[in-house]
Amino acid sequence: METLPLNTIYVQNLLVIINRLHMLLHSTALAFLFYYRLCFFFQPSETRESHLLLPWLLVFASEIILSFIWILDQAFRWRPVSRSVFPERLPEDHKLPAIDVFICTADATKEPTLDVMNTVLSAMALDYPPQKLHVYVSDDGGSPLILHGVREAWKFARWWLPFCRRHKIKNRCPKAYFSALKDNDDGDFARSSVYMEDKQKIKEKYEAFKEEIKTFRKDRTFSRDYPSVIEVMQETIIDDVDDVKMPLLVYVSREKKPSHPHHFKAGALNVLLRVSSVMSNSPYILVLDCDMFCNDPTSARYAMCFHLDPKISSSLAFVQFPQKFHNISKNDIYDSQLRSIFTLQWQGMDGLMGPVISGTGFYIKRVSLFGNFARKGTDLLQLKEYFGSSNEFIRSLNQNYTSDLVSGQKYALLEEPHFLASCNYEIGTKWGQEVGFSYVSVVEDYLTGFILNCNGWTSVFCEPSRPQFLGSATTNLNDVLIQGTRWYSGLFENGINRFCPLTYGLSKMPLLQSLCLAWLTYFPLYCFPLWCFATIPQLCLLNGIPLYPKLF
Ligand SMILES: O=c1ccn([C@@H]2O[C@H](COP(=O)(O)OP(=O)(O)O[C@H]3O[C@H](CO)[C@@H](O)[C@H](O)[C@H]3O)[C@@H](O)[C@H]2O)c(=O)[nH]1
Ligand SMILES: [Mn+2]
Repeated sequence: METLPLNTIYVQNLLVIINRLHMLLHSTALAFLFYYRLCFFFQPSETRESHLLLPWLLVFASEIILSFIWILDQAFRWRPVSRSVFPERLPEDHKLPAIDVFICTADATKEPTLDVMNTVLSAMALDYPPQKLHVYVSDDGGSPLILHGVREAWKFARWWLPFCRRHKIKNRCPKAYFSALKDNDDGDFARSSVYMEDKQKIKEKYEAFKEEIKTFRKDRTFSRDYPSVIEVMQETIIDDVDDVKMPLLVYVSREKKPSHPHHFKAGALNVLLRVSSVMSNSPYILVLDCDMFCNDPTSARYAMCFHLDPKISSSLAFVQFPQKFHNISKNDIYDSQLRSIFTLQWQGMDGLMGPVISGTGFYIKRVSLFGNFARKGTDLLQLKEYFGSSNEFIRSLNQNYTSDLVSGQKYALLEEPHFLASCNYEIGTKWGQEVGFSYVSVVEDYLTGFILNCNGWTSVFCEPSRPQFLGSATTNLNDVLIQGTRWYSGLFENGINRFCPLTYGLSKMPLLQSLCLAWLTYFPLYCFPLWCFATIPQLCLLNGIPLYPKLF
């Protein structure tokens, strides 16, 4: 008997028809416009009015750029799909694969410790067997505040996790749970006095936890020179709570030296990738920014509905959830929600090879990040050239590997993880190029996704009605400009370097997928037509210069 599918995919047929008809109409109109322009440029120079030349050239260049971007954009509209999942059909808990969660934080002054800890707690409270969940916090600022926060979060989690499990709380980020205006998360338990009592008790614990974080002051001057610090939160801290099954929680602050490039978030993720390999080595990894908490505990099971689907799993690299935000203003004048990306475009790519990595909220298969190592054979020297000199790490590439760091009691030493988190480890290896998250671009998420596509990996976009992750968007002009400059310059750079989707990409993946990727890299070119159309037609109108054919 055939087992029931874990997920289904629907092509949005009505949209497909409308989109394709629109493509036909729009491209016909473009063809006429181009014909009109070319007739002007190819007419004999004596009949052409010379004062028209400059404005016509500028407008024509703008039209060419806009049409180019428009053509690329059509790839997103070619085959939009949507998906549904059936987590109730997943195998029993003991058969589920393990998951590592990576949470990155970088700057304790800009990213409040309490908020980061809320993200950590929400991830620890995911609805997944706790012994199969391992949470790693990467602190790129090496801040004692964060380390202290993680220790306190661990203690609080021993109350918080059982509370969430007992009452089936949906919103497992404590800050969001306690600040919800209505008690709409109380569900069926709302009227039960046991629940209300429990809630009151846990609220007091949370207040104490908050206070503990707020009052901790360890003044330290900002430094870029410190050794790695790795600490595994231990089981033995509290004895007044019953035996609670807890996920593993590890604090990692990699070594930093001014003489060594640290490669920002990609560098931090690669350190976590190595450190976790010799500790829990889970086959799947959830990556979270510290400003994006789990708003619903079911995402891990949803993601497994794809990763465990035998029809797609062999080539599936990651399951991407949309980025949704909790701090969007009423008018959202900068479109901080990134609406077109997370509705239209990722659905469109999902019908092709799948969306690109969006930085946070994705469950990725660990081996997909190891490049083509399988093809390199099992020659130890070659593997070391590729992955660096840690024997333990190379052993972890074998999927049956289990580390005695987790099963045994070797937490205190952690020699190998420290070695893997050192500045020198990556020198002379392929980390950041062919292995792990890419260092080539400041938008490491885009490029890593692109390279996965080039290696034949696909992805899936999963958008349940309740947002699985909620983050803080940039809402003021200054932040929007800083973020925008980083994103768009980073993306554009990938359109003109050796990873150009229209040359390198086209040789390695289907046309439509590379057009989508090309759109992402080239749409910053919009600025040129934007400036031209904001000035030239108006000036031409005032000076009586015709730009378009007369209709009447
Ligand atoms: O040296 C660094 C710099 C940043 N981060 C972390 O990376 C995450 C994202 O950084 P942020 O400054 O918040 O950038 P955003 O522009 O908000 O992030 C978006 O854009 C990035 C690519 O530019 C992606 O990596 C992110 O996932 C995506 O949310 C945060 O958790 C940071 O703590 C580090 O760990 N180390
Ligand atoms: Mn952010």
